[in-house]
Amino acid sequence: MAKAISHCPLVPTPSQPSAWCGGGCKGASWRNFFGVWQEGGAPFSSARVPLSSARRKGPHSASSYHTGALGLVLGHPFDTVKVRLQTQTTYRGIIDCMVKTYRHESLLGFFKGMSFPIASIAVVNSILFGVYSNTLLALTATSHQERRAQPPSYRHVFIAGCTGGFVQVYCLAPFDLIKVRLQNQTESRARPGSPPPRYRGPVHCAASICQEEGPRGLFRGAWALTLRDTPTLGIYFVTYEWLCRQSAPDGQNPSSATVLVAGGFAGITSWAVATPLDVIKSRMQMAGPKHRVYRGVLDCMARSARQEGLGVFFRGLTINSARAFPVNAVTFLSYEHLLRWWG
Ligand SMILES: CN(C)C(=N)NCCC[C@H](N)C(=O)O
Repeated sequence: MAKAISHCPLVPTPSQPSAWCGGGCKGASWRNFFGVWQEGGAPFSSARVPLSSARRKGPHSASSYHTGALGLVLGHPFDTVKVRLQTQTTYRGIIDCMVKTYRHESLLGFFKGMSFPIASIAVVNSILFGVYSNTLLALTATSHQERRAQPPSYRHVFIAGCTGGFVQVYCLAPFDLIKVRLQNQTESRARPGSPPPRYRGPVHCAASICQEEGPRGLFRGAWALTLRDTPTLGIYFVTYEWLCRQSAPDGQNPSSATVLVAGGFAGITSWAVATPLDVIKSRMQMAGPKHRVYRGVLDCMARSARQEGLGVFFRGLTINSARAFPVNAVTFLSYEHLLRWWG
């Protein structure tokens, strides 16, 4: 059941025992990582993510993670085409890339590098949404449950989104790097006699990078990723909040249809702004000791623009927008449902 909330995330008050009390505080109140007060049971039994106010309980939880993962699976072929367009110069456009990938690598080619994003999505999104929610809580002193009745300012939503974006980068960076390296392997596994790919899978990829470049190699491109995600996740949450408030201005919970549309457009808007740095991030991730190396983000930008024109910064924009709508619609719907079930 929802309760009044203290200002400081995860800090106990005299009447509200510590969230860190493990299974020993059965029957007591505690607040989960996302700032929702709970009564009884063991805290932190699993990660839950709130976004907007939630009071109803529902049977949605079982499928929430699966729908998020399903969105990722459906969006992955688009992501592979985007990454290839951004980092390789052999394709004339989306269709050309799709046709060549299909002819050479079959349908499986579109799903390369998918396992680590699937394995990590719950953790990465939990950090993102959890830090967002707790930052908002610290800034506004309004609990998640009260947020529809007393909506936070867009400035606070933006700051909280930027903070979430900044923090999640350090979990996302290695998984994203491995994904990009595997997506760029164009060798066909199905064809006998074709050369073996450099990396045999995600674990081999991680091990090879550590061996060849040291553990820091796993964070190649992390600075570009930070510059990409910090402001754009602020934009992501502001767009979502703004669209929800347009359709439910009187402090009510948004309907599922609203959440889907607002989440989808939040994805498109944030990715449209993120695309230039997404191109630079992907190129820097591909640059290893054996490939051309950039001296930094600015060097990568300057060299890419000089060699390929300013259009390079918008590579993958169309396909990424097509992908962003369903993936983020499902992401927000999953988390709203998860929260309502928990709240
Ligand atoms: C513009 N950016 C970086 C974002 N909006 N990021 C958050 C959404 C991430 C989601 N899993 C996706 O892949 O679209």
